[in-house]
Amino acid sequence: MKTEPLLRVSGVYWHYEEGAQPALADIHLALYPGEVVGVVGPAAAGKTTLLLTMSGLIPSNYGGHFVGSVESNSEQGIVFQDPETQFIGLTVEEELAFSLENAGWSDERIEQRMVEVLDLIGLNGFTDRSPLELSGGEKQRVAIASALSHSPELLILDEPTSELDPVGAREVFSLLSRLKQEKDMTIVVSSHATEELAAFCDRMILIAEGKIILDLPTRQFFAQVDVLDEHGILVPDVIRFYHMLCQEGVMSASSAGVPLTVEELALLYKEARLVREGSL
Ligand SMILES: Nc1ncnc2c1ncn2[C@@H]1O[C@H](COP(=O)(O)OP(=O)(O)OP(=O)(O)O)[C@@H](O)[C@H]1O
Repeated sequence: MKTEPLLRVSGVYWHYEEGAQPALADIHLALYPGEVVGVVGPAAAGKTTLLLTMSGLIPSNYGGHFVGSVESNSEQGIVFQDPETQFIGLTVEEELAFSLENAGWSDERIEQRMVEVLDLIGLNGFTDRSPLELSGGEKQRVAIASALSHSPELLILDEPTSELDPVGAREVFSLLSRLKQEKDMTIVVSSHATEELAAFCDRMILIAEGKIILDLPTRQFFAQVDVLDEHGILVPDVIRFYHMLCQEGVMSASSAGVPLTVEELALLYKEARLVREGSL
């Protein structure tokens, strides 16, 4: 693939001090610039632990036994599941300015960066609002803005939509899509929202019992329905429906792989109909 990795995790094994068993074992992966990677897994699989390891917070901020190495060539921003635990400022402005002030930025530079970031996340005019009084989706967007204030190359998000209703979740994924398209950011996101991940990610990782089970380009990943079922991962309806249509002989398996969105399935279906009618 492209150039040097932004991050390389090699042979990582991690056992929390208080843990009954290792939370991560034999983890090897590399992240390349511009990749958008989804992480899924059953409860207690090690998703949060993997993201904490990528961000360098494990082992430095936790007690436990660590083996292996994490080499990072990038500035990182991290967003946790519950944005309220991250908020420090009384207003959105204070929230965004806080870390930049600490880093010694001038008022003028902070002002300029704040305008850029608020524009990027679509929250212009929110500077004087309390972050705690925003909707769930808006809170998560402020947390993402905070993480973006230092212009990180790598954005790591741990279940950013798990506390949100479908509208809030869509807001967050559409913001992430903009960051992917307009800023070519490298993004790692853990989530149970497999339908959104299928439409958004270039690559998917399945982790279970602290081990990487699958690490594949998204289309190949979601073709592994049996493995995903075995680990209780929700396979998007569009993919199940596609398999049913193939099994029923309504269409044959596409050489392009499984469709990841309703629009892709509709196109495949239209093609199959034209073939049946002899027009293709
Ligand atoms: N601070 C900690 N101390 C001891 N054990 C921990 C700690 N944090 C997590 N664990 C254990 O490590 C394992 C992996 O936890 P982790 O939170 O990474 O899983 P997860 O896949 O993110 O889970 P979930 O989807 O339920 O949030 C679990 O067995 C968990 O109980």
